[in-house]
Amino acid sequence: MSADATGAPSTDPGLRVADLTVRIGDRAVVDAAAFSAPPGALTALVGPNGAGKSSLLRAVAGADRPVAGAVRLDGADLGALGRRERARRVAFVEQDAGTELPLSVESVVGLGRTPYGALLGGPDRESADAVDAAIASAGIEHLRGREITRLSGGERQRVLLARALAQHPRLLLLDEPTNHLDIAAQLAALTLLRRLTGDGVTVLAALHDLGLAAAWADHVVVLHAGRVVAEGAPLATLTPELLAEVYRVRATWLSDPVTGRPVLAASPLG
Ligand SMILES: Nc1ncnc2c1ncn2[C@@H]1O[C@H](COP(=O)(O)OP(=O)(O)OP(=O)(O)O)[C@@H](O)[C@H]1O
Repeated sequence: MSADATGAPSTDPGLRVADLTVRIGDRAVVDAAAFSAPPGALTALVGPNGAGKSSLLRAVAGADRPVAGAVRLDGADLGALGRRERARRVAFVEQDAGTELPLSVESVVGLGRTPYGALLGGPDRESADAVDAAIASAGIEHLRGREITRLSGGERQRVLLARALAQHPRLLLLDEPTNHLDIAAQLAALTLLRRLTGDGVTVLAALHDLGLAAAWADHVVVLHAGRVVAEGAPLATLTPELLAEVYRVRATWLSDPVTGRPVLAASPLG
């Protein structure tokens, strides 16, 4: 549990992760990670393949149990909450999360209402509205009646995002949300995430594309070999020196001539 100088529990808003350690076998794949994701902001979690991003997200989501550390959301210790209470606050869209069940898209999105008891008493008006709104936000009305197992990777990704939206989380965790998406769908997904942050949702997304991270995120956290090595404003954090050290690339930030957003040019180092 994090505490202030007086020893009182922290009530800081947003996500606060302290000394989080995840072990697989005898290896710490996440090693005493400490960082924050500001409230109502988009935080990009970046780092090379195998850095531990998925492992860290799974631990924050409560899908895996860390061996040490604390995860607080808006001052509440997520580890101390029951499953349902946690699921009302935190939604997680895993990378390539498949489903073997031949459910309709609408039913899959409806699963996002499970923490509100929607399955027990049948769908109530509020849940039905939440499902409709999530389907509209994710732009998947045309898929509504389709079976999830028969969708393409990108279509499925958008359905799983809609399921998370239907959950009405305060914290949205996403593992590579732009994976499988074409360029227009990537931009639509990022625009949607920005809209959610505007509504006060705290978003933490693992992203491989550093250009997208710099252009769209408010905050970045850099993970390298299980350790958080930097965090802060994107361009101030993702410096050419840091990218050389972490990714072994020679990197230069350019400016998009149309949007003014940062664009990364990179080549192998040495
Ligand atoms: N089930 C597992 N058994 C053994 N090792 C694992 C397992 N899952 C992950 N690892 C190891 O843990 C480390 C971190 O993996 P993780 O998937 O968290 O990294 P990542 O940063 O998300 O990688 P990527 O960018 O490639 O998706 C890697 O070295 C990986 O090989």
